[in-house]
Amino acid sequence: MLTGTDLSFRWSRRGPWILHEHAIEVAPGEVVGLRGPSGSGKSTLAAVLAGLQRPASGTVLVDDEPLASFTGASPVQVVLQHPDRAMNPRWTIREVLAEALPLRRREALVRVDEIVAEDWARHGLVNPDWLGRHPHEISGGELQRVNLLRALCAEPRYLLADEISASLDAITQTVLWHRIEHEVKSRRIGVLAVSHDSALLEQVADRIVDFRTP
Ligand SMILES: Nc1ncnc2c1ncn2[C@@H]1O[C@H](COP(=O)(O)OP(=O)(O)OP(=O)(O)O)[C@@H](O)[C@H]1O
Repeated sequence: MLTGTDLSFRWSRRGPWILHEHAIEVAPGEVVGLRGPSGSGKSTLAAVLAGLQRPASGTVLVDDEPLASFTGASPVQVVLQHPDRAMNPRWTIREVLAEALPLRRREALVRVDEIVAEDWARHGLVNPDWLGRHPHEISGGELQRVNLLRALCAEPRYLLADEISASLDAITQTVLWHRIEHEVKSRRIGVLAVSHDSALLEQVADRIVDFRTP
């Protein structure tokens, strides 16, 4: 179980509290929808749960262990709304993906092509032609899918998907969520799907939590 308890957070010492004693749980093999208005603090909660931001108080446990106690790739991977901010602009897409795999660099570079060819290209989610390009040489929606693949390459126990399909057309959105559902069923990863799109969350989530503003 991914468990956030009594989480309080503000971006600056005098700023407003974005999280105040917030709690959230995501079980393995479960998709939880996190819904709330724009600017309410959903992405902030995801960033705290992923360990990207430290809460002023509260704890994040991953299967009963403190998140901070994990070494190597984090068991909680987050796919951000603005994927361009999360990638080294000098790396090719192949290098970005290879870096996430728990393999040596040379093997990882080969494995990336296999994963894309065997699976992601077949579903039309990632095109092998993108692998030699840099992040700014593919579209925002394409980058979003690359970023999802990168997060899954790290073999997370929990995936925090922050508005990951907002920039995609309806068909690609459906294919992408089928892909996530496959990961949930086959690897029992737990997913927190963050969105203000209630209709989408009702389709993809097992249960929906409304973000509570402090
Ligand atoms: N890096 C930052 N520094 C200061 N304030 C921030 C930062 N990031 C977000 N905020 C503020 O924190 C609040 C919550 O933002 P957050 O991005 O968590 O909302 P959200 O619910 O995810 O919104 P959206 O649905 O529009 O993405 C907002 O008022 C936002 O302006």
